[in-house]
Amino acid sequence: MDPFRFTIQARSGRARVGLLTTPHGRVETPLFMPVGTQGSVKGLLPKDLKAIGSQVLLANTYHLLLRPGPERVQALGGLHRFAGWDGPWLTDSGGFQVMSLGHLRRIDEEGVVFQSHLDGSLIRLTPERSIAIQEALGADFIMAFDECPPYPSSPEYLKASLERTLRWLERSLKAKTRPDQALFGIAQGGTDAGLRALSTRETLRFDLPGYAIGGLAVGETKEEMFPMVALSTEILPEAKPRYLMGVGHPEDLVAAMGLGVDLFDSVYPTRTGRFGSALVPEGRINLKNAQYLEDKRPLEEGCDCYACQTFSRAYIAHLVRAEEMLGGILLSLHNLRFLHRLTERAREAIRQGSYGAFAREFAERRFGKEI
Ligand SMILES: CNc1nc2c(CCNCc3ccccc3)c3nc(N)[nH]c(=O)c3cc2[nH]1
Repeated sequence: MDPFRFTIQARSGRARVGLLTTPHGRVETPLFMPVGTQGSVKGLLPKDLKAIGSQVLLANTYHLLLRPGPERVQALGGLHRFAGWDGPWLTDSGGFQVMSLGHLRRIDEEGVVFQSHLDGSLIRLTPERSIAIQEALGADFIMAFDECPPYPSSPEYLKASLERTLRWLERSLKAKTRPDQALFGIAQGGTDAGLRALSTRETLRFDLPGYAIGGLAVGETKEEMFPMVALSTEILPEAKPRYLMGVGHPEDLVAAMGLGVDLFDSVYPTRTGRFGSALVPEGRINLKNAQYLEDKRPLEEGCDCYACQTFSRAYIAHLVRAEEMLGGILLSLHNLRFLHRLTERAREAIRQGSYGAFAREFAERRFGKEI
């Protein structure tokens, strides 16, 4: 039986609820995946991630290659045992981090050469090596080695890059040996509709268990990004999961779920939490702001997370000002719970056939009035 079955349970417009089976349990989509770059979601215990509804965690080939090294993780039982998370893991293929960490030295047909951000040593990543690393790490979902072109890029560069990414996809697939891992292809093409369609169609020529929409959320405007998401989900097959990479603002999740996206990841909720901000239905509140020092209310009325059930905004504002670790920990916990509750409510609305009303209510609270 297929270890990665995906079945659609309900639809509402283009939004859908899916059930995704993995060797480490079944998960319900749409879902948000917390990012654990170095094998840990910063400041949060796996048991607390489970308690707030996290289903799939993300780790990164680039970072784990540099430290502690894939051989060590494999010798210690693979990511699930090593990092104490027995639910599904997804690893990104490392290309994006090389571009975004700005240590890229060269990119050619073979792969990329970059400088380690830890000790400056030169490291080569190729499709074959990326797959070998992801196999050693042992994630359930692994990503093809791709190039995420910088924004903006010329149509000429976008075209040459997406064609190379397709050749790298073929090499990634050929290098794969483990049947218990699902390889996702990543479509590129930037914000050029013709190239986006071309890349998505060519990626589909490979029969894969899921497809990622790459090359977006790299600085383009929402007005440029969302037509590409809509175009992608029109082309991508209904029966396979769609993963929009790097998208994590609440309003963007609501819009993209409405366009039929199933999987999301972003450092936003945990990073903005560490920087002192809480996600709330109206948007975001920054607890560094003095107005919260006497505010007895929870971060968000009605939130069931430990931070909202136990502490006031005043206390968390104090922790943030005092630079106490607990401040960032509580805000990260709340922000992830906020996104998991958002996707839980979205799945419920889809089951009720009322996703449109859900999205409108969300937008009314988010954009209807100032905080
Ligand atoms: C933020 N915007 C954005 N992120 C993108 C990513 C990374 C997704 N996040 C994975 C991650 C895993 C662990 C730790 C940190 C991040 C991409 N990854 C690949 N492979 N290809 C993309 O086109 C691509 C495009 C993106 N845009």
